Amino acid sequence: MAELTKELSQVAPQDSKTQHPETQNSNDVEVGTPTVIVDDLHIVYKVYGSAGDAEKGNAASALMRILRRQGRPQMKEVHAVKGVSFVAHHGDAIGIIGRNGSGKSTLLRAIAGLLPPHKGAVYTNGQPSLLGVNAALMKELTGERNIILGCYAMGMTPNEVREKYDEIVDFSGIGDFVQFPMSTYSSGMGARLRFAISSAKTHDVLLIDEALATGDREFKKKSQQRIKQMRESAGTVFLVAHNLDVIEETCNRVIWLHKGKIRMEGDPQEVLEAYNKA
Ligand SMILES: Nc1ncnc2c1ncn2[C@@H]1O[C@H](COP(=O)(O)OP(=O)(O)OP(=O)(O)O)[C@@H](O)[C@H]1O
Repeated sequence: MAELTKELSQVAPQDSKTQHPETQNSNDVEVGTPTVIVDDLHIVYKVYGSAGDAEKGNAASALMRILRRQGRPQMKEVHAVKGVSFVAHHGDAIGIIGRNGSGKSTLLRAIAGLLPPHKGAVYTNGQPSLLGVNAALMKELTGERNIILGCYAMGMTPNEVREKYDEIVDFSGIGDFVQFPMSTYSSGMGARLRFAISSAKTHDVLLIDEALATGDREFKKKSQQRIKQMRESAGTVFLVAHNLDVIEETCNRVIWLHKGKIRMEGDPQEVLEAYNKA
């Protein structure tokens, strides 16, 4: 904890709970500087469900609840992340593994600042960007329009977009489809374009959720190569993937989540070996 407090003072002097300060460009930050500090983080979802088995959601029971002025149906809490703490450094590529429902995506979204902590805090040095397979681009627009939109959304200038445009199209491998609406793309093509757009910028903290799962073998190889480059030139990369080979080849550290808690953390080979035996 003393070590955590010391590192905190280097990252975020503010008191408030979740900090995502606009700080210096990641290129100015030295490798090894703390970029993300997760301190005793708890995330709780509130889920509104039906009041009981006898009142399973149908129109009649909903109407009865309104007539009886029962208001909202019963609320349930899902404690998805339970007291997670770790420090990530500039230059780290951290793989997050765990069974379905262990809290991987929740942790990533909390680091991105999309979920408020129930308890604890996330401190980041730089702007975290979440690259998910469902990242919001507009399906009815062409690939070309989406590239421009996506780049602007990441804060790039018109000049930077012009400079990067051809590279993004080449990297995605979608060819002439760039002129067609994204609704005509296969899921793999869409994922490739999203990855190409998101990785065109140097990110302070890049969060990738299963983004590599949908591409074909050749694209996976290319994207792993690019993550390695981003690790060198950018800040910190977090990668959630069920494909353990991708984690082993890409990451220098692995966090194993189990039922919302860290079960093990450290060298990829050691953690993956223990995970495979469990
Ligand atoms: N929006 C939500 N509302 C309520 N509960 C949620 C929500 N999202 C996730 N959960 C619950 O939180 C827990 C952790 O889910 P999460 O998606 O973070 O796990 P995961 O490890 O990413 O799973 P997977 O490998 O299946 O993607 C699960 O119990 C899940 O049911």
